[in-house]
Amino acid sequence: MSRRRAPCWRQQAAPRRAAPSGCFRSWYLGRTTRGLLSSLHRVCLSPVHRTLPGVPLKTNGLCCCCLSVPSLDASIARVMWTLVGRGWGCARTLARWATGAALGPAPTFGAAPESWPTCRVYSSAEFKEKLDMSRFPVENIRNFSIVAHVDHGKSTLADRLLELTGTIDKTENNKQVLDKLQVERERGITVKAQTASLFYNCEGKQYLLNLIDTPGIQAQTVANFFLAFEAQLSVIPVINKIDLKNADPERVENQIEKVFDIPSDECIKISAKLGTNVESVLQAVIERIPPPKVHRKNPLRALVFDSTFDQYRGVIANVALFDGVVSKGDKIVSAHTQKTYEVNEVGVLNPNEQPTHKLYAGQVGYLIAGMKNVIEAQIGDTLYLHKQPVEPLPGFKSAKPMVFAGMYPVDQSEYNNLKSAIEKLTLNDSSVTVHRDSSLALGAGWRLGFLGLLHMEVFNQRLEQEYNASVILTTPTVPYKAVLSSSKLIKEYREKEITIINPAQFPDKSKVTEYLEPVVLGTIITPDEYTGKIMMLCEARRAVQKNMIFIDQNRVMLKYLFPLNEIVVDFYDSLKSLSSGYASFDYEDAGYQTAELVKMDILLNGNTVEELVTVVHKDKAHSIGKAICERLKDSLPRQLFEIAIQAAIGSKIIARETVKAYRKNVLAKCYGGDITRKMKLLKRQAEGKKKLRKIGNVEVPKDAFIKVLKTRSSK
Ligand SMILES: Nc1nc2c(ncn2[C@@H]2O[C@H](COP(=O)(O)OP(=O)(O)OP(=O)(O)O)[C@@H](O)[C@H]2O)c(=O)[nH]1
Repeated sequence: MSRRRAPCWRQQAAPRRAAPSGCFRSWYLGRTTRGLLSSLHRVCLSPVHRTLPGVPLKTNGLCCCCLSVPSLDASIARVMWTLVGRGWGCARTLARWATGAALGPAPTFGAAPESWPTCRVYSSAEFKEKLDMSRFPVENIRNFSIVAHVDHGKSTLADRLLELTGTIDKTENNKQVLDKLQVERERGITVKAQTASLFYNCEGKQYLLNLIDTPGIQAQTVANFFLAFEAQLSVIPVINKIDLKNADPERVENQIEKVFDIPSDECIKISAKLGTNVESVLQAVIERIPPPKVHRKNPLRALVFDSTFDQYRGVIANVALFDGVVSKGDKIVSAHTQKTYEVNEVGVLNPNEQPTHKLYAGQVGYLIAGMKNVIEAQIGDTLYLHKQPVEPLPGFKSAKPMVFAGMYPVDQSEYNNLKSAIEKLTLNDSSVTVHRDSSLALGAGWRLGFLGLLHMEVFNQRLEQEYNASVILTTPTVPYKAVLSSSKLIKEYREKEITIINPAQFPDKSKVTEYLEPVVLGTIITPDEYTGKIMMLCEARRAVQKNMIFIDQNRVMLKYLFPLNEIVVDFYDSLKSLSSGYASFDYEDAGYQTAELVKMDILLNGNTVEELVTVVHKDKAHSIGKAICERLKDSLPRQLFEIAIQAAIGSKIIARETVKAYRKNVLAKCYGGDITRKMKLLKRQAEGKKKLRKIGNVEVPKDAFIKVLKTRSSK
């Protein structure tokens, strides 16, 4: 029988000592390194630690643990951070104890303990009290979400709310605490909605406030307002950034009254950055939002509204309880798969995972139940107790993808790895749709649907950063439709009207009665001095004006019907630069309209570039084709032979550029006879080639396609 190796941190830990007064329990140290590492996975952005929800990171992306305790043994630091991450003690005490235990009684800390992380210290009594969620009756629970356009300060407001409720300590380091993904921190945008349970004392009552910080990557705030209005949800208008020099909150109040019909005295004016008046937001949440309508005595009904995958603990499902109670050890069933699981852990996100004894109806938290496969935790699924079946909750209306792109592994041997990475990431981001696809040139892959181009870029970046996957992405396209005339095709597709999400499958004009393109109703609010320029921009994008009203003395609201294809790539950027950043843009789905569409191929020395096959409006084919050829010419390195870049519709060439022949002789640099240097240069050149894709005999750098994409809609 093989002997199991003791976990590495145990080998290094000194003989057990009594833990210092009640900050944590020593049985936790009996867990395996694997378990510890799994929690640690979320500790910080250093290559070792990655990110820990809620722990403020220093500017270079390292957590305070890595910065402040350089001399601390890595495995002990792991133990310490697991405990801290779970709210089991304060970093300072734990480190002192852990270091004392492992390295002797006189630890050498790298920085003053005062600069250590902002975790709260819980006494045993406090800790026990925290675990008991029964102290929050339904009438003391409020569920709310922050919805606003990109960069309006949602995450900053969430930081202040976390501070005000004592969820995190107040420090200058608290910047977008709920944005935990690397891509979110790098780009400064929220990509994934995050939940946090806040405990708030008000007039002698203790409230549980469940906050969801939402992404602003979709320009649909106005549409979301009307959805909330129709669903009769309470809306609290908050005007942020009142500290800015040119802020004019009174004018914004009047606009809100005019556009949304909300009385101006209901608006709360705050500065999330400085914390001004933020407490009023909490007050309003308690006063204006009703408690959830739930029943604790009924059998359990829990809605899975989000889930993440942890390599070691399996699926962590975020749940909202509509009925009943759930606790560790319960047997639960998934209404979607009918599989039964035993609950291993329940807890709340505060904002880190914090285990609790139970979760009660009206509460929002997480649940780990041994789900090993990402497919098992469907967002929108209902969980109920074994032998107590319930009517499943209606779940969610799935998000409607606006753009589609093909995704293929750079090397087909990577197919399975990429498949698993996409599955895990889509579990985490259910707004991405996935269909299997294949292409002659690119092999087996998928066609993915995204909410917009930024969403697509972020998904791609997450694949690279979180799963080390390198992919080929094809030109994004919107979902066009075609009404078929050919009875053969109708038989093949089993319907007359088909949706085309892959330009390679665009049916020929001879087989089609008409093509249709998706359209959206766009709302632009702008200072009136930019109106003329904006109207010209809209017309250049084939938009049709529907309405124009003055919402105050110098602000105009324009409504246009846009072909979706014309706004997905860079419309927002153009609008912002035209209006010096003052115009806002928002859109909602408006169905389909007929359009004269053609399929355009891009050829390199006569070979079609699969990534760049695209569907364009007939009137724009020439200008787009020309722009792509020009941009491709700028992005292609010269090669040993001449390269003809052509845009073609069917067999007709509509644009052409030529890249002249050239040889990059890397060895010419080695005028000396040093063979090792020559070998090094050749090796570097070979590595560079891995980033190239071969089309016929032409080598194309992967980033050339990205550069080309950006020209599409601007023409
Ligand atoms: N002056 C000022 N700046 C603010 C205020 N609130 C937020 N900001 C700044 O606005 C920028 C965007 O803030 P975020 O909190 O990331 O905005 P967001 O709405 O969460 O952005 P997305 O997640 O990308 O949708 C940051 O640079 C903040 O520092 C405020 O009250 N005053």
